[in-house]
Amino acid sequence: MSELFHLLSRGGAKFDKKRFKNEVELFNPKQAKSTSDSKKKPQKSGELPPELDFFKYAQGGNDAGGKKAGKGKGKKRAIEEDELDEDGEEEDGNESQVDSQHETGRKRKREEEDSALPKAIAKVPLSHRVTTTGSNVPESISSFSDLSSRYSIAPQLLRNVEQNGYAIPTGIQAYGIPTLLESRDVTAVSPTGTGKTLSYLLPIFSLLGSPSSSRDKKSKTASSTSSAPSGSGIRALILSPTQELAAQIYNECLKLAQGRKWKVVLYSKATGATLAQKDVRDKVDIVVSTPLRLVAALQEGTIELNNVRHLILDEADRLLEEGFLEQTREIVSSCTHLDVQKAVFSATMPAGVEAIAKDILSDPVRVVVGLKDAASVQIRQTLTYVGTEAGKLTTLRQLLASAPPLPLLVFVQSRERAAELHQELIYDGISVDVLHSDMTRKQRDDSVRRLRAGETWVMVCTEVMARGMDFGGIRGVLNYDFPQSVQSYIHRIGRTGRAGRDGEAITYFTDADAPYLKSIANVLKQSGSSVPDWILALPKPSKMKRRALKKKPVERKSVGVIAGRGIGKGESVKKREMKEASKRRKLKNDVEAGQALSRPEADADSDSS
Ligand SMILES: Nc1ncnc2c1ncn2[C@@H]1O[C@H](COP(=O)(O)OP(=O)(O)OP(=O)(O)O)[C@@H](O)[C@H]1O
Repeated sequence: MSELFHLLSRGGAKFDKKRFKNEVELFNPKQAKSTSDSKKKPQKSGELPPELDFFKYAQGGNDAGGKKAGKGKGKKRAIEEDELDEDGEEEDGNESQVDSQHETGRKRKREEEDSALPKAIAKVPLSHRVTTTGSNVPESISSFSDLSSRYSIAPQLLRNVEQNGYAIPTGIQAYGIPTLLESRDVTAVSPTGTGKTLSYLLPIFSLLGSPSSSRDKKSKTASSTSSAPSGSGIRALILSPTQELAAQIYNECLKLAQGRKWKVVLYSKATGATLAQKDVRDKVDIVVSTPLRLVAALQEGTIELNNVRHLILDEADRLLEEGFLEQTREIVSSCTHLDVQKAVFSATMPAGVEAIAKDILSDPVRVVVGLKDAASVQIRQTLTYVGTEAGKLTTLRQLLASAPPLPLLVFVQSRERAAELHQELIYDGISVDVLHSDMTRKQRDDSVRRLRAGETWVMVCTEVMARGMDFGGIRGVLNYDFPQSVQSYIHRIGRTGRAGRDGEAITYFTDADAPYLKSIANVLKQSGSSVPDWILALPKPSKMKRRALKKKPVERKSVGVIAGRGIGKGESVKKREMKEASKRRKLKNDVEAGQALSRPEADADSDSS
């Protein structure tokens, strides 16, 4: 085992902070730097990393260009809709079509489109372009200070933005902030880690004007002339699919709330009980919540949303998907104020879900950064064939023993598998953490806290961690279990490569995953990562098959052999592992020869772990 493996081991030496200086620095945003940054121009603290500077790219280096891009009123480049179907996939219409032909056609189409664009914009990489659609799209901003001249934004709010180290708005911020400030409904799609949270929080704080607690009774009853709406009760609501993400958004709110007595509440069992008192909830400015708890409170009559003026659905495509849709609808229909502004934000927005969102929104402006449903270009993505279930564990052990991108998030498809893999790695002596929804709230919060503090180097987790979570320092994501949809893949790997930093994403696949491989391979190809030709030549899974996978994931055998091996690694286990390794080598050879994947499910039983 390598030295690094020992460093990862509980019983091993303490972390050599000098040696892992770069990794340690990643947890300190002020000093953070990309791994491949060493040769780049040094970046001033708080400066927008060049990779995030979509706005500058969109301007082609000058304001006029930016305005052209921003003022494309009602203009719509068809590329992203035409190329991606509902599941975020390239739509080729003819499943038997040879992919290279399709690619040539697509390339030609892009070239034609590029030649029709203004010169400055034509140079902008697709991944960095901002496309706006809708009537009277507000002009974009090029700096946060534009906001004070144009929208008389409170100086304290801008100071808070600055103090958070945000110097230049990202693409989604440049277009999203003015649009929301002009009280428009918005559909915003921007890659993972590009600052969508600030895009909606800043306008909310500005439009709310002043905290409820600082307004006297008179102004509550009289019709206010300021931009701050009057009335009593919660004035802004942010919905998120997980408690972890809600807590993170709440913390971002607190950063912007500094210096004033804003009342922001993270809705939970405890705060819900306090808010059951009307005089308390009447003083609340902003609530951040998951849908389930809020719906329960609505049904119990312990909360009302009739004074909500700003409603944000973060990770909107998840909130408008089966499982959440009914609850989200109930919440949306409880926000009965005539002037309620609504906005949906996500890194992915399949067409079907966007249609649902459109029904909720009124005359929305649509802002898309890069290509819709694409992975962040900051992430180096690879696909690794591991043959069988047992092959995954061996490959992971090899990875941990060589040069893993640390800290590493390891995604599995179920709570049981998360617990199993966690145990396997503990058994191996790895210092590893875990997070899944079977854990208590305290256990989950502790896991998140340890990861944020840089105490965790490997974390096994489920989909709970896939969306929105921002841990600045995550260098790698491993899809130990193949994701169930393109959206899941994009969000999972988006936990790395954030705010302009580089990241690495590795995805294991077995024969059982082969039918779905092509969908994910397309995402890799689209964002510039290389994919072996034989994968690109695979047939595309039918829509029916993809939907079935979303509902019911590939069945997998248990993660490891701990249950059968007791404390020590017995001879029988060693023999079995050797047999499995030899089987895997044979399968790998078959795959390379293009054989095994033509009979994808035939070997499902060979997972003998
Ligand atoms: N203007 C800016 N300049 C520099 N960093 C920024 C800026 N805006 C946001 N960030 C940082 O970028 C990181 C990602 O932001 P955020 O979590 O809002 O991304 P996101 O687009 O919502 O991602 P996801 O799709 O995963 O939810 C955060 O650490 C945030 O502090």
